[in-house]
Amino acid sequence: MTEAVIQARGLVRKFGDFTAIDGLDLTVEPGIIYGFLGPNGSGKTTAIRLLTGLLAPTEGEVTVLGHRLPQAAEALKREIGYMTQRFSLYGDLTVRENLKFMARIHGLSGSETRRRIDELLAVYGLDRLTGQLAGSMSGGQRQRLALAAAVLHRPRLLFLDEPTSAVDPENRRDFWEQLFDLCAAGASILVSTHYMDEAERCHKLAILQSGRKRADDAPQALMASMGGRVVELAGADLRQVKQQLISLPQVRSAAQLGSRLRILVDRQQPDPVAWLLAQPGCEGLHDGVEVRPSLEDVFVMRTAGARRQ
Ligand SMILES: Nc1ncnc2c1ncn2[C@@H]1O[C@H](COP(=O)(O)OP(=O)(O)OP(=O)(O)O)[C@@H](O)[C@H]1O
Repeated sequence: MTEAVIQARGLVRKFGDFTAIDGLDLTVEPGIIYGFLGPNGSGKTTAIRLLTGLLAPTEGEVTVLGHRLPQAAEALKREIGYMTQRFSLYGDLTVRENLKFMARIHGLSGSETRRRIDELLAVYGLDRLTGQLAGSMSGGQRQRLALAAAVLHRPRLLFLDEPTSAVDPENRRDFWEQLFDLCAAGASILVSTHYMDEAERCHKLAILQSGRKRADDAPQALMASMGGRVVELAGADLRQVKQQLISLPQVRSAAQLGSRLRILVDRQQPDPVAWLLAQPGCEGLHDGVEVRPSLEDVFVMRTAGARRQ
């Protein structure tokens, strides 16, 4: 088997009495986009900081690109790219100056710097903005500049912490195309997100909640093995019906979508539509169909129904 680019066992990180990462095991194979999917505060940033060697674990073992952390953190830094959650470039430097600065940090020669920067400006659509101050760019432009800076030294492994939180859907789509280009060129990528549609694009992902990994697999496999069934029904008084349904132990969640209710039921129900229609208060429901689970349904199931919306 090809050697994993990230291997973590029993990773724990405490801040005082608070456990931000609680026994994380992780294996990321090379050449894939691996996602961390989790709500605010679930530990995505802390996990990334542990895996980049910026933070030492309280317990556990981590090896990234063959480097044992935290001992070999300095050597690892040269081989990875890291795009932090907040824009971390200089707002009062121009696009080109920011990239030159990064090139100097990575020790590129003068001619290499010029060649690489011109290449990146073209790839990331920044060639008309070279003289613009980074602080005056739009969210999408900043994000492209941050990605260009993160890949300037051609890292084998790229960490991206919620990279698309400040960009519109079109820019997000383009950004993901760029990630797949990087992946096709041989890079491995770990990306954190709280967007379900983004998580679904990953080759593999881990669902994080309260510092714990609740599941990890390919999105399709997670959906196929979800352990629940999803039903949509139409009807009147949906707010009231929903309240009744979520009080049933067999119902994991119910959420309204326009004039329909989407209900997540335990897998044990052989005919979930008939079962739902037989529940008190549900007589007026109609047009019930069982539908394909989404990643959001998987998320609700795996996080122990903690979010009964
Ligand atoms: N330096 C720190 N000191 C104390 N607590 C911290 C520290 N860093 C993180 N935490 C706590 O650890 C938990 C996980 O935070 P983290 O930033 O890793 O979550 P996240 O999933 O990245 O959230 P978000 O999506 O909001 O960025 C939070 O409760 C946070 O308050």
